Amino acid sequence: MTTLLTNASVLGGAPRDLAIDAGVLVDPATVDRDTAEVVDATGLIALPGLVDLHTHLRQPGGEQAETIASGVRAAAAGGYTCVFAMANTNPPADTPAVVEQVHRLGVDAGLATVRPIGAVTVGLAGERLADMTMLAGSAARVRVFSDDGHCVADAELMRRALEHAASLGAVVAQHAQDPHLTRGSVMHESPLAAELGLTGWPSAAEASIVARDAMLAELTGARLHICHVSTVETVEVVRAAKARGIAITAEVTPHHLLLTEELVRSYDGRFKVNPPLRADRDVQALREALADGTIDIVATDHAPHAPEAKQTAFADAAFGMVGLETALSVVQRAMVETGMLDWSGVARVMSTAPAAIGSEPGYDAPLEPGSPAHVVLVDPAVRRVVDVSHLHGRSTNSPFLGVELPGRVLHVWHAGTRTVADGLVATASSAKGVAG
Ligand SMILES: NC(=O)N[C@@H](CC(=O)O)C(=O)O
Ligand SMILES: [Zn+2]
Ligand SMILES: [Zn+2]
Repeated sequence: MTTLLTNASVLGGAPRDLAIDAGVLVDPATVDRDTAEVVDATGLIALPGLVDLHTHLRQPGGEQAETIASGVRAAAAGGYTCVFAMANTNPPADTPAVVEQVHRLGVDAGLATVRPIGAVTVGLAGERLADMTMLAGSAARVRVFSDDGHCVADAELMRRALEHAASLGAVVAQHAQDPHLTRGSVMHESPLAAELGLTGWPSAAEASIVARDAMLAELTGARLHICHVSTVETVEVVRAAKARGIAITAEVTPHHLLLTEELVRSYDGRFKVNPPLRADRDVQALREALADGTIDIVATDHAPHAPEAKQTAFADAAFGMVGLETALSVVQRAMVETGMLDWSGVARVMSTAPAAIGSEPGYDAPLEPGSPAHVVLVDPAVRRVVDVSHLHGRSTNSPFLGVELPGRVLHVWHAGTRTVADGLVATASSAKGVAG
C-alpha cells in the first residue's frame, strides 16, 4: 500500500507532500492519488524517525521496571524508530548471548529498531575488557560500547577499550564520573546541597574524566562519545577537544536542557539522576553548546525505576528518569521556542547525528526519496500537561509530570509500518503486519 502525507511542513519548511511505498520514501509525483492512503498533514511538522543513542530497557533482569516490549512502546510514542539499549542489565550485555537476546526481543517487539550496546568491561566492573570483538561480530552487530551507570575509571583500561573500538569501527560511550570525587554524592555540589544536607557531585568529577578521555582519544585515534554532559565546564572541555581535531562527540539529555537543582528542594526522588540536575548557568551553556554543535545530540537516558526504588528518602532513591515520550516536547520548549534550533536542527540532533555516531544506516538523507520510511508527524501547536497516561513504559518516574509542554507526536512510521496513529501506539502484531 502506498501512503501519501499531504501538506507536511517537512523539517519545518514550506508544506509539501511525502509518499511511502514498500517501506521506502518515494517521489510523491509518482504516486496514484486515487488508490493511496492519504494522511492529511496540514499544520504538522514532518521529521525523520528519532534515534536514541542512550536508552535503558532493563531487560534482562529488571523487568519489573521495563521490558524491551514496554520500552519500545514508549519509544514509538515519543517518535523514536531506533533505540540503543544500554548494557547495564542483569546479567550485563558483556556476552554475545545477552546482546543477541536483546536484539531478538527487539525484533519481536517490532515497533522500533533495538540496537544493543555492548559492555566495555566484564560485568561492568571496570577491571577487565569484555570481548568486544565477539560482541561486534555477533548477530547483534554491536557498534557502541559503554559501561554506562559506571565510569570506566581506569585510564589504561579506557585506552585499551578505545584501541579495540577503533579496530572494530565502533565508538566508546563514557559515563564520565570520577568515582572518588563522587563518593556518596546524590545531587549537584552547590550551596543548595549544603542547605539541604545532601552530598554534592562536583562538576570537576565530570569534566576531569572528559579531559582525560579526550587525550586518550587523541592518543589512540579512536572515536569517543560522552554520555549526558551536564556542566558548563564539560562543555568547555569538549569545545577545546573538538578544536584540536579530536574525534569526540557528546550528548545532552532533555532533563539537563530544562530542569535545575532547585527541584531537589522537594526531596522528591523523581528529581534524582546521574549526573545530577545542575544550576541555571549549566542549563544555558548546554543549550548554547547544542545550538553551536559542541554537543552533537540529544539522548534521553530513559532510566525506568520501580516505585519502591524512588519513593524513599532522597539519599537512598535510585538515580534515573524516564524520558522517551517527553524528549521531543522538551527539545521544542528548550531549543525551538527559544529560537536556538530550528526543526531541521532538531532532526539533526535527534536523528541524523545519533544514527551516525551509532553507525545505524538509513538516516543519512532524512525524508529524501530512496531512504527507509522512518517518519514522524508532530503537531507543534498542541500544549499539554504531562500526565502518567502519556507514559507507555512500566515505570512512571518522569520529572515532567504536571509540567506543561508543547508539541505532540501524532503519527510514526518505522520502515514504512505505522507504529503510531493519531497519537495511539499500534500493537506489536499489527505493526508487524502490512496493515499500516
Ligand atoms: N542516569 C541515571 O541516573 N541512571 C541510569 C544510569 C546512568 O545513565 O548513568 C540507570 O541505569 O538508571
Ligand atoms: Zn550514565
Ligand atoms: Zn544511562
